[in-house]
Amino acid sequence: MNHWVIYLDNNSNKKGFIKDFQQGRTPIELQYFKQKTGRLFSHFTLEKLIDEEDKHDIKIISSVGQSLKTMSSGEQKRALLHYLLNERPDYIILDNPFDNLDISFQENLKTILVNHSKHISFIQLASRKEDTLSFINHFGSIIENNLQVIESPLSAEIQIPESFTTITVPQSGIDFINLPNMLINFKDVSISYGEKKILNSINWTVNKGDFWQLSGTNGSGKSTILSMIFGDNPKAYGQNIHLFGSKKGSGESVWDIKKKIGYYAPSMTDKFSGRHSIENMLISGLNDSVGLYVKPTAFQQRIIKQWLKLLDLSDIKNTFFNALSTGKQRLVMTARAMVKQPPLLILDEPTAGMDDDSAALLVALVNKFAEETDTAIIFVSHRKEKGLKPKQTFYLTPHETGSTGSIK
Ligand SMILES: Nc1ncnc2c1ncn2[C@@H]1O[C@H](COP(=O)(O)OP(=O)(O)OP(=O)(O)O)[C@@H](O)[C@H]1O
Repeated sequence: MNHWVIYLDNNSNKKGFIKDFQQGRTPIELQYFKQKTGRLFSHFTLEKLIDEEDKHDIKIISSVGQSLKTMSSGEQKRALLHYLLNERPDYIILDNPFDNLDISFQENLKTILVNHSKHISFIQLASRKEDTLSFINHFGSIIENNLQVIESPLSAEIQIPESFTTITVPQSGIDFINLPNMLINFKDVSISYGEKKILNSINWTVNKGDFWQLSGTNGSGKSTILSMIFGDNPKAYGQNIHLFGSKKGSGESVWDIKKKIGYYAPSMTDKFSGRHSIENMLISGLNDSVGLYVKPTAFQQRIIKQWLKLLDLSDIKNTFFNALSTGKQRLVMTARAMVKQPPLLILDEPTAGMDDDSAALLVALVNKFAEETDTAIIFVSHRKEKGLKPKQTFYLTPHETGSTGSIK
């Protein structure tokens, strides 16, 4: 069987490659797949299926009768994989298959793929070189729009710009006053969806300046916890949750809470589809706006100038955000969540889908921010992110009676 890994970097036109492939414009090196039936294991396929489930009010791929939309991201991937394997195609394109998966399912997925590699071909699109599947026998990479065949697997070489060591994190000029030391406190928090128990008696405190990694297997409740802090998950009301000194549901507005939090999850990038320059994107982080509605003060402009230097982006500060590579977009969005030095910074799987170099850069930025500021950080990631230096990990372990939390 022919199995390919195709490495992507942040300038690779992945969407174009997939589209061409699906429409029969197969690169010459991959003619083997031309007359064969293929399927795509990707978040694009998931989005389509979620849309169809919604439109027709049916459950297409779930074996447990739960709609795809309400499944956790890992559960969605498992369901999709089983659905596609059952269709018995000649080949499956695996678009960064390990993103969003917990470590035990990553191992599980590797075994499933090895077993099926005897009768199905796989084309693995990989942003992380360490993800290369063991049975791969052909190697390539997409440089912008072109496929290049290479001899053997690539390994990552990472360079962090000098500005990360020479420039300190700029002040924000914003004072968050009257904040207690204890920013977040969950006391005996238990959550269910109908019969399904999600969280069981969670006790967790986040203090000023803490650096937490929030971990746990797929579906263990990480997003549920975040939605009770940052979102307006109605399940949070009636629970013993204190945010920035006030009990959740005691009259504070969602906005009051949100302005004390810098938040970034990759899905947010879609909100910024307009034409905003990098510089304006960063300034908008100081004003909590999507676009730039208020003329920035001279002080704000100075702060952002420093940030641009730190990020090594001064030369391209007027470039439109949506023209940037995925890696640079993520870096800008992460910095945007940091610029006001909020009391709390939440990064929800920020490195999913990034190539090795950009992920290392983002991790270095987060470590630097943790060291030089008083902001408390919650970093959610399935990967043991190389080089990330959280001080503590809050780990969710699932049980029939709901996930319990432990500190590691
Ligand atoms: N509206 C809902 N109805 C039913 N079940 C739900 C709903 N929302 C979430 N769940 C379930 O709650 C559980 C926890 O989901 P959550 O998204 O918090 O997990 P997670 O730890 O973030 O997972 P992942 O790492 O896969 O993203 C999952 O089993 C999910 O299916």
